[in-house]
Parts: sequence; structure tokens; C-alpha cells
Amino acid sequence: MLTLQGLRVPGRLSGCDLKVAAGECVGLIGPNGAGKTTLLRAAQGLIPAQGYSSLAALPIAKRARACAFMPQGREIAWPMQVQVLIALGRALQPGSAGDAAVETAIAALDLQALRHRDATSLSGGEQARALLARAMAQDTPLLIADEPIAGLDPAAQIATMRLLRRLAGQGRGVIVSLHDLGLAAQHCTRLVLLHQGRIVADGPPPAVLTPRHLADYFGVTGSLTQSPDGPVLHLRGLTTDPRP
Ligand SMILES: Nc1ncnc2c1ncn2[C@@H]1O[C@H](COP(=O)(O)OP(=O)(O)OP(=O)(O)O)[C@@H](O)[C@H]1O
Repeated sequence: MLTLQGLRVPGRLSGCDLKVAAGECVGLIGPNGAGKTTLLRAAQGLIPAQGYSSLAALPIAKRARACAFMPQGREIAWPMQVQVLIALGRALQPGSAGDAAVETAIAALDLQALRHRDATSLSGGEQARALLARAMAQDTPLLIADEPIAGLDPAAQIATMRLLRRLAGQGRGVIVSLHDLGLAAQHCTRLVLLHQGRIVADGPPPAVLTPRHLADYFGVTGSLTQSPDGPVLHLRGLTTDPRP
């Protein structure tokens, strides 16, 4: 679904190798400035990069049928109804599934009550849901979302992560960047940890969110434990805090 080999953006990203398969919900994590957005954009050919990306190698129209992208910047440039914005996700898709895909996305992101509103008048969190719905309506094998839960209230964060996991369960490949490591552990099938432009860990959440990695790459003390409800992350403080 996506293969990166030695993907590199000088000064920002070094030699990244990554494979994402159908059914995976891959959480891309790392501290501010680690290179998450750079990797996601370079993988799609949206910024110049060296190395190989199976997606960037496609002609642009095929790329739009292979991958939908919800960018980190949530600017909606033109006033238009939310449902029209979401339908733009269908612009390059063939076939007659358009209306159904738009309705499914509106329902999945709980946008029924907002569908006739001017999209530019929505709150930040509502705009995020509308833009994710547009990407979902594109109905592509791969969905890439750059910090889709930033600025969402807790219920919307959980609902969004559950949705992304469900889409992966239905056979899409999903890559989602996020800073909430607890939600990443709970909802992603696999985590990829970036630090200073390099992939430093890649695997199931317990293998990536180790106390050592939390300390070395995030500067926090903590651990991931298993509970009957799933993994729970306990963050205790900063590695620079004085020892008790
Ligand atoms: N257009 C650009 N030109 C030059 N350097 C850039 C540009 N955009 C980002 N960078 C730098 O590349 C590095 C990686 O940035 P990137 O936005 O990919 O990080 P990130 O992991 O997504 O961070 P955050 O969690 O803060 O969103 C940072 O040091 C950043 O300052």
C-alpha cells in the first residue's frame, strides 16, 4: 500500500524506510520538529525529496485515487457548505459511489447538524472533522491524517481515533500523526517513532512506548501498562525533574 525506501529531505528527514499494509493503523509519533509532517508530505510527493516513495512515484491523478490526505493546516479557503466541501473529496474519483461515500463520511464524523453551514464559519474542531470527512469520502486505499485530533474535545478525539481504526479494520491503510501517546497506544496497531528526522522505533505500541524511549526521545518519565480496557500510559514527569 505504501513503501518508502531511503526517503530523505536534506536537513529534515534522513533515510526513512517504511512499509504500510492494508489493515494497519500506523501512528506516527515524535516530539515537535521530529519530521512527522515532512515525512507525510514527502511520501506523497508534496515536497521535493530524495529516495523512493511508491506513492510519490504515481502520476498525480492516480495518486488522488490511491491516497487521501488531511493536512495539519486546516485553512478552508472559500465559503461553501460543509457537504459541498466534503463532496470535493470525490472530485477525482471514478464511479457512482459519490453520494453514498459523502453520506457515510458525514455520518461517521457526526456532521449531520452542520452539513448546511458555511464551512469557514465552523469552530476549529468542527473544521477538523469536516476536513477528515472530506478525506474519508475520497474512499482511497490509503488515508493519511496529520494531527487530526489536535484541538478536538476528548470525546471527539476518541471517536476520531476509533473511526480511523475502524477504517483500517475495513481494509484501508491508515497513517495518523499525533501527540497523544495514550490514544496512540490504545488505537493504533503499530507505532513509528521519529526523532530528529530518523525513524528510531517501529513496532507494536508496547515495543515503542518503552520507559527508555519515553525518556530518550520525549524527555518524560513514564510507562505503558496493560489494563482490562487496553493499554494505559502513565506519564509521571520530566526526566529533568529532581529525583524524590
Ligand atoms: N518549509 C520548511 N523549510 C525548512 N525547514 C522546515 C520547513 N518545514 C519544517 N521544517 C523543519 O523541519 C523539521 C521537521 O519539521 P516537521 O514539521 O516535519 O516536524 P513535526 O514532527 O511535524 O513537528 P510538530 O509536531 O511540531 O508538528 C523541523 O526542524 C522544522 O523546523
